[in-house]
Amino acid sequence: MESTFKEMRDGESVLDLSPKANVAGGVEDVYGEDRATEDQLVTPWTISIASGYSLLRDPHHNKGLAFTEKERDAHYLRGLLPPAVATQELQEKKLMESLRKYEVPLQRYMAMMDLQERNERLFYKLLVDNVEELLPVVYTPTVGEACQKYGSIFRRPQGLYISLKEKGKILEVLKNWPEKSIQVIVVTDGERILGLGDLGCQGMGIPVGKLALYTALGGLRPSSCLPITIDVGTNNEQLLQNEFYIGLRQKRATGKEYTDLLHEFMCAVKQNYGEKVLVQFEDFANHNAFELLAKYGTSHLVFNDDIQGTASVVLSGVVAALKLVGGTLPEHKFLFLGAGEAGTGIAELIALEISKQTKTPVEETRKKIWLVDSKGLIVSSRKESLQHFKKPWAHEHEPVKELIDAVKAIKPTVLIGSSGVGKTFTKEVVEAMASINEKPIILALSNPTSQSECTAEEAYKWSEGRAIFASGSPFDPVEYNGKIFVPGQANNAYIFPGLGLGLIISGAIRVHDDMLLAASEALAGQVSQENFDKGLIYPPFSNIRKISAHIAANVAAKAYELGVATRLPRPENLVKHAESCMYSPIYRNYR
Ligand SMILES: O=C([O-])CC(=O)C(=O)O
Ligand SMILES: [Mg+2]
Repeated sequence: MESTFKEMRDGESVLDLSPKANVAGGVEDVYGEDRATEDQLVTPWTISIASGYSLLRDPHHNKGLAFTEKERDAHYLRGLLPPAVATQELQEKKLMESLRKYEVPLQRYMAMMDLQERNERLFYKLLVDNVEELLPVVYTPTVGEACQKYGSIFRRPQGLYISLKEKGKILEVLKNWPEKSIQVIVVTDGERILGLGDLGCQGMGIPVGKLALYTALGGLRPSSCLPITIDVGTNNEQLLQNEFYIGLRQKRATGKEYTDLLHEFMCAVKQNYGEKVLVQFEDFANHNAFELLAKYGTSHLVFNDDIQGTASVVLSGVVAALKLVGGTLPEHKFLFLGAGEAGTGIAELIALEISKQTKTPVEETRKKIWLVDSKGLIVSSRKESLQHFKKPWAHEHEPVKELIDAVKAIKPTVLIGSSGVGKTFTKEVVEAMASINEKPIILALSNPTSQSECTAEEAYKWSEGRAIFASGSPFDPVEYNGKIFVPGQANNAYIFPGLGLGLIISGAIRVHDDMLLAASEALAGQVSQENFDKGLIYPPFSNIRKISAHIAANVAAKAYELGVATRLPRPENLVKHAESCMYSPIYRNYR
């Protein structure tokens, strides 16, 4: 299995399955094409699929009314379907029409999850073709509400649950998962779901949603993606009291009990899937997120989306914004509200980029960047009492308590909200930014929409239409003074699918900061003049597969340059190569 390219392409190219493989009753391996072993790659016709009733209930192969007359004959489907034969396009049209009839976003989410469970290719076809419309349904912001209500809407498990009960048996648990050739794991412990706090085991919606995007936006095969929730309990009293809660009913395990379980998990992952499986940490609380990344960053292929993915997407937006605002990155001054994973992650990547541009040590370039946390501006007199990840940002300054006073004192050109607390960019704060800057860059990153630091409308109105605004959760275009303003979405969804694809196609064994810079650069390079003309600092999500291919190519190129790529030889044209590796959700024909 020396080449993912081969694995993925052959996986995709097993379009026709041999007649002898069609076993009535479907007792044989129905997932063969995605589990392709070296043997199967040479002789793909040995793969079998389910048939008849089982085939209709197998989401990986079911096509519903799109089964042709010939397929209905060959696969024992006669009578199990009504007479009409539909195309995938017609099915898509019907589903989009019915989805649009739901007025409640959560109903749309549930309809999409049902589709994923019923007909996987149709689910991804819908998502790929209608990405701008459906991203807010299967992902932020609706996924946040889904996690809050996960116990009540729970129908079928969609990933692996590893709780304290599985301690000592995690390797066995991994082996229970039906798919064997896993390339990406997104794992959460549910302690900080978006800006919604501790949702315990119900955080599962996040890995499921992120991995749906890995496939739809980044082209990874669905069968190579594994969502995992680690359940060590929850400190959310409401959930503990809720009769429908699906997780362990206990307070969070901490200390050695926690680190031992995570260590067992990380070792089991490597043992079961090898060193090239990508583990994306998602929505862990600050104290664990930094530690896990530091601990496993040198032994595993790991990446923290909230620290690193968010950093990469925000750096890209800021670099793109310079075209609208003027000046170079080192000439700008940054103020953050929020000094957790996202805030310090972004700050560090910006400092690193400035350091590279100016050939100045990062210790110096950090001084252009100021952070405010719940206690006020982070300054040197607070250093002793600060958590370690905040210490590099404790610069010389007198104490300042309120954000508005920090804005007035620091006079930033860029204001970034990453605290998870909504409505903190008040009228006063935005007005202060607008009085200091001709075109203030204002990024309200906290998710979901309820936690956004301000709305797009507020940012444009309070800055008299001068703000360059983007937010973590999507906002509709805003009309102000007869002009239409289109806000961008500064969400790590732009980065992680392409970054993951780049790591996989190069066979990278480590994630390096330079890859985040490479991803960021690729994304900024995809913003067109037409986008800039609308005030956008991100390209539209409708082009996301092309964007992901460019990100993947830049990341893979960096992996080869750094000597951490194991898939040799390096393909000549990495963009084309990335595109050719992408999963297509178009139905396959069954012989
Ligand atoms: O999921 C999102 O939309 C972005 C993200 O990682 C977070 O807010 O934690
Ligand atoms: Mg996250």
